[in-house]
Amino acid sequence: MAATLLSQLPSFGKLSDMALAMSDSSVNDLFTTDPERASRYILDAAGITLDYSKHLLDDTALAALYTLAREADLEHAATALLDGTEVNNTEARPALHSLLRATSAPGLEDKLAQVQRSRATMRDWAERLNNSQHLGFSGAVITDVVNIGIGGSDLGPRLVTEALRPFQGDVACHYVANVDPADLQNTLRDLNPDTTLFIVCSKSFRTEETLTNSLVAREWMLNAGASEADLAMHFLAITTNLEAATEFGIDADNCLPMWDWVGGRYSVWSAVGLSCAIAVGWDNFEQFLAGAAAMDQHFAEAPLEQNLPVLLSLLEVWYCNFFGAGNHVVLPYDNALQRFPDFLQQLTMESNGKGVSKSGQPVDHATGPVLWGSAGTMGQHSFHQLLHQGTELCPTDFILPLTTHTGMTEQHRRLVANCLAQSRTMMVGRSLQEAHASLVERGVDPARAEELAPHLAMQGNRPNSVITMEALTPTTLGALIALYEHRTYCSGVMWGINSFDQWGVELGKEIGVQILRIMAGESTNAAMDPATDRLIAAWQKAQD
Ligand SMILES: O=P(O)(O)OC[C@H]1O[C@](O)(CO)[C@@H](O)[C@@H]1O
Repeated sequence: MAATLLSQLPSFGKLSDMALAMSDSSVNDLFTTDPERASRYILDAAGITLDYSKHLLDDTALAALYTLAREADLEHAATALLDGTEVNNTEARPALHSLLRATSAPGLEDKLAQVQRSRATMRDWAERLNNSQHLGFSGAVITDVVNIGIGGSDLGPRLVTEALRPFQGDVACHYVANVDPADLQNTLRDLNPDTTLFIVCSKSFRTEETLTNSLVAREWMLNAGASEADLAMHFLAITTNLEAATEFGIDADNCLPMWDWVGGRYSVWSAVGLSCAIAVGWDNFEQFLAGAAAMDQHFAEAPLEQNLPVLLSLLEVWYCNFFGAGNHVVLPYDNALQRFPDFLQQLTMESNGKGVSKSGQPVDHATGPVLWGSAGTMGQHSFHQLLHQGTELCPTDFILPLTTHTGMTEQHRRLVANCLAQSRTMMVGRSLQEAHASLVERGVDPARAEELAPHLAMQGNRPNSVITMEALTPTTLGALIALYEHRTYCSGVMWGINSFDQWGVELGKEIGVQILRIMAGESTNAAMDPATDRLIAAWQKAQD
């Protein structure tokens, strides 16, 4: 049966009218008419605070958005996700990433027991490595770990390792993802085979990039004098596909499990996170899980109007579906979070980049916007020009830990000031009159000031959230990632799509295999399309 599309929900039309009316209003005026707005438009959960006061929203529009959410049955979404309902209908699976950070799970005891066994093995590896108890083939202590994986088998652990560098122990963790040989080569250049351990991280154990890089890593180890038997000391696998991992040559005892009921992009909490658990130590990894579990509890228990992931999702729907915003920008004002936009790109766009509803019907409304961003203040000297004066509406999330681990509080104050300045500037803008007056004040001739003023004027009203936390710690990082996971799922529910499959990535992989066979001279069916054939010929010519 065809599901009801977002655009068919009773409140959709009313919200379209409201958005039209709101787009003529000014957020500045909303603050004037409601002096309490700055303290009322705040929501906290699990150590994360969202200030949504600078959005093009008033109480009436918000109430209508919550009504729309109820019409889309968002109220029951958290329970369905957390209790193991088959929310991933095309693959007939639940999406139980929350179980990976749970301490109890009524009705899911068997799965939780598997998770707990895996956690114990992870802990064992993390502690042995951090206590210098794991030796390589030459008897030297392992000092470096290389995670070979891509997508969800790379982005999460890489983000956590980088974000929690101040918590890092003695073992250095490195990440190789790209099939470009330069990625592996650059990483191995500085490493010693005697002291390096590889984690081959692949849910499917079929991913071209990961298998190709792992084979080269294996050769690197053998060329350094390790025997086939020695490889057991240097290779671990994280996978659902034990058979393929052992066939590849990884000892069955060195394989940690993954499960088909956890999506790759939601898997950092599982053994996929082993590299970051090693990097930051087991206790910190447990804190990371606890932070996410606190967000899960909030998501499950808070009423819709107090629910942080729900609100973030409704803001996304508001701009995407009622203002036509095709972009969403994430600006972490903390260098440690510079990978966060990359991580969120897979989380949100692989989850919600869909054009059909859960029942296979084409949707007649926008789904997931393009997400991008970078760590502040770099973007200010690059793309912020477009955010301030361009023609695209780019709702923005500023993410701001309020303290620094560097000990350099005065310099950090500058970073914070920049973040607050960007957020405020997006909201207030500068009128034509203000632009003119500021030019004249600077000594510009009034007639010339008249000509220049339109170039300096800024509309303002650029919606943005400011998400703060007291400090970026394992706990707050866990909560922050879980917040965006649940936001992504809630938006998927609102759009009536399945956030947990990714069929769109498969065809490109298949065609890649066909082209590789042609390039290797192995295919009898050599023709693609004229443009691709020409490019293959150009590649061939460059090899001669
Ligand atoms: O962990 P695997 O199976 O190697 O997959 C890596 C990534 O590839 C994808 O399947 C997309 O190609 C992602 O969903 C996944 O995170």
